[in-house]
Amino acid sequence: MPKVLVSDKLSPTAVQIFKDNGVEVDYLPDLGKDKEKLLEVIGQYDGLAIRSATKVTEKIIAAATNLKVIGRAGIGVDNVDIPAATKKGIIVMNTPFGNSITTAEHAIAMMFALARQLPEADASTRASKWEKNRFMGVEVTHKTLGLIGAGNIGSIVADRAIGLRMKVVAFDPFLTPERAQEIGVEKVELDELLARADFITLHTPLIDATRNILNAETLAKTKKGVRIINCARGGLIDEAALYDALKSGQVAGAALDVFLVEPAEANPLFELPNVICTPHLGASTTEAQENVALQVAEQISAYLMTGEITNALNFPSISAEEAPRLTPFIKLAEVLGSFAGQLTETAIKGIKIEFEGDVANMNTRPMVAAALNGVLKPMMGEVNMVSAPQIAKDRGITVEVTTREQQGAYENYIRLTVTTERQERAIAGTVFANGKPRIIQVKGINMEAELTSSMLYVTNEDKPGHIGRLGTLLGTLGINIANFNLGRVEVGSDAIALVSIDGTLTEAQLGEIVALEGVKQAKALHFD
Ligand SMILES: NC(=O)c1ccc[n+]([C@@H]2O[C@H](COP(=O)([O-])OP(=O)(O)OC[C@H]3O[C@@H](n4cnc5c(N)ncnc54)[C@H](O)[C@@H]3O)[C@@H](O)[C@H]2O)c1
Ligand SMILES: O=C(O)[C@H](O)COP(=O)(O)O
Repeated sequence: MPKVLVSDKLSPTAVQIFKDNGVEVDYLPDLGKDKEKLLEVIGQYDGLAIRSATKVTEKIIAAATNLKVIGRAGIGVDNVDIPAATKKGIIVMNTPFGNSITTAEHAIAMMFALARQLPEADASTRASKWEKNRFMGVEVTHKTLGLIGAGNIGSIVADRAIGLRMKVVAFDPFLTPERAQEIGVEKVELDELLARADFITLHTPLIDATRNILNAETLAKTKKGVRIINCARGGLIDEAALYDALKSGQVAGAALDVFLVEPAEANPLFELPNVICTPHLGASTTEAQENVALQVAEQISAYLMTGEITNALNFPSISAEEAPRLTPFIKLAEVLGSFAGQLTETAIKGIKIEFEGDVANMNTRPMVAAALNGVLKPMMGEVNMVSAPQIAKDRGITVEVTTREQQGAYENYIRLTVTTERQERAIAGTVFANGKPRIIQVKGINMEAELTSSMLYVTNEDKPGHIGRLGTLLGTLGINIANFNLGRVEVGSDAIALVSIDGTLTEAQLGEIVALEGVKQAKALHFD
């Protein structure tokens, strides 16, 4: 039974779902904050469910010897070292929509709190000061809201702000004009947003391009008296520059749910009266926490129990419906890759994968990942479907994928070509109705070979007597032939034999085969 650790506070729904799905679960909501303890226990688990408190560092991943999946009950995954997880073949998934409405609502609440200085007015009233003249606010109606990031949350914020009769301008390099129109915002460049916005709200991930997107230089370009809301990530604003801008009045107020260092316990911004703070509460509503807990537990369970992949950030999704249909083709792609990988002895420059017929209309990305895994595994060992595409990229291997309609006799056809410095080797296959992969072409030579776990691949000159000599030698070596497949392009050209054998060949036995008259190459192949 797979075992999952929940190391941050999650709704009890998650624990129940794991149990209902046949997954053993340890719910230790404070463990994520204790790095040493996490390091000690992580090796026991197949799955890890987290929020933002658990930091899944490279060190934790290195210690996670059994870990297959990390599920983030929420959106931001900047607390997970995804490249390290990918290299280790660990799927990282999140729940991209479960808390979007809640977070957008928090941003709107923060905007109103800023516009009317609600926290300060509340504190003053409780202190019996009744400072009616001190708290002069501003209306939001007809004001301009600048959205930095118009994805899931940004577009909900836009919708609510439009409902409040605000004008919304958005800076988001990936926002298409059609989508901007659909969500009712005006797409602008950052400088224009800075110059026009009365309120600015941030809704981007924390990545290199967005780190400190509001800094001394950009803050100086804002309207004097702008109000800033950040319910995304702390690192998006240079906090020292914001402090100065709040002091000088360039920025009239800032409402911050997120901070560079969290938990934020001693931040200089806390001294300023025109700053409103909440402790990373953006996603904290009953509804959002139910949503994300339920989703993450279902997603992790599905992956561990059936291989279904949803909302993975480092692997293409495979739905429950397509999983059974894709599985034999994923297997075929891996086998073709493995075949080519086992025959390849020099550095690979490129891998081409062609999909033809019905298979071309399926979700080809997992098949590509499987093919790359197949090619790379014989050379590297420590590789899997998740890490293979990244490893290929890191090694400068070009990957070309093409799809086309059926052209030959086979309804489904995948051809994989590996180009090395010395040669190009293509292997093609299909899946028959029984779901079993078949090799149908090797180096342009047609055949129809069923794959077995142990095979002998021989290239030879097409001359009489070869089959007899090979059969006799295998018999002498005590190697039983289960299946013998032959092919050649034309009379007298090179021929190949793909022989299924019982047991495995030793190096010495292989040497005797290579030494046979007419043999050009002989290789023992193994398939899982
Ligand atoms: N405070 C909280 O509790 C809380 C809750 C949920 C999400 N979040 C954070 O909110 C952020 C947004 O979440 P989302 O679900 O809307 O994500 P999303 O992926 O749907 O949207 C992000 C948007 O940012 C845009 N973007 C990327 N690079 C950009 C750049 N350089 N400049 C401007 N825009 C850029 C993307 O095109 C995308 O449209 C994430 O950082 C997430 O972690 C915080
Ligand atoms: O990215 C998110 O989903 C939010 O930052 C929520 O974080 P939390 O789950 O720690 O509240």
